[in-house]
Amino acid sequence: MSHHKLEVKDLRFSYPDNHEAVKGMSFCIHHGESVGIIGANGAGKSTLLMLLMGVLFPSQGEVCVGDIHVTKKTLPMIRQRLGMVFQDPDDQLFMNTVYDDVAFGPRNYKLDEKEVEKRVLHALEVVGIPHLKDRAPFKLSGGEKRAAAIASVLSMQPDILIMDEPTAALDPKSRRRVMELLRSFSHTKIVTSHDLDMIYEMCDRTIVIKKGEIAADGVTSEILVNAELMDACGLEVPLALQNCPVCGSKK
Ligand SMILES: Nc1ncnc2c1ncn2[C@@H]1O[C@H](COP(=O)(O)OP(=O)(O)OP(=O)(O)O)[C@@H](O)[C@H]1O
Repeated sequence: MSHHKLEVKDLRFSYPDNHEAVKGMSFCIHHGESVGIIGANGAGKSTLLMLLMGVLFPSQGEVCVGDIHVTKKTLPMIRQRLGMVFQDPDDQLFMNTVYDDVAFGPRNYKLDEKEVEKRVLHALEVVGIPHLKDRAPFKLSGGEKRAAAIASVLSMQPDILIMDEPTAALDPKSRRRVMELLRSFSHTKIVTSHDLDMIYEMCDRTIVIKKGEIAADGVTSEILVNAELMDACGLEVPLALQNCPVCGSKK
């Protein structure tokens, strides 16, 4: 399904103060892949996600979703294919009820109200919060807010789901729930996180970023146990994989 492919070619981006946060990244993500993007603080992960989503535009290079080049003009089309769950659910939820938040995207695309209702109820069911549909989003717990934010993206039925730190600030039970939920999404997933145990469980492929460049791109289980690589990129082999009798990692 080449129209679901996400391709990044020699991507570069500098902030207005001339700080170059992305320095020539290239990769291609195919339909159905689940890809983790990891790196130390300030490595350039959030900047990369904003370039993928067309929140920022590159100084050089390009992002293509299928055959469509991400530009200001193609953004409405791109936003129908790419859904992003922001790090802070409060950036995503702004209506008076959970229902209206989840309905916001489909209504924005002028779908008829019957279709909107169908999508909203389905998305709420998938994330396990149909009982919260009439509640005010700002009164929900952190885990409930995250579920509502994910539902607000799922109701757009994106081909590619992009998530910035989806498990940040969640208690173990909510974290587990969010992970199960994301695992059930069978389309392409791109996740940035410092939660490397989650990356290990959820992502088959991992791209490591170091100071705006790709330091490694490969099979997650091989990348995360590479103590030398992880150390050079300001990261650590996840505890669960240290001294692993199977892979032999010795950190
Ligand atoms: N608005 C901005 N203006 C100038 N520099 C910025 C701006 N936003 C981010 N940067 C810089 O760009 C680099 C990449 O930042 P980015 O937020 O993409 O990193 P990150 O990998 O997401 O970090 P973290 O894990 O801490 O969220 C950093 O050096 C950061 O200081």
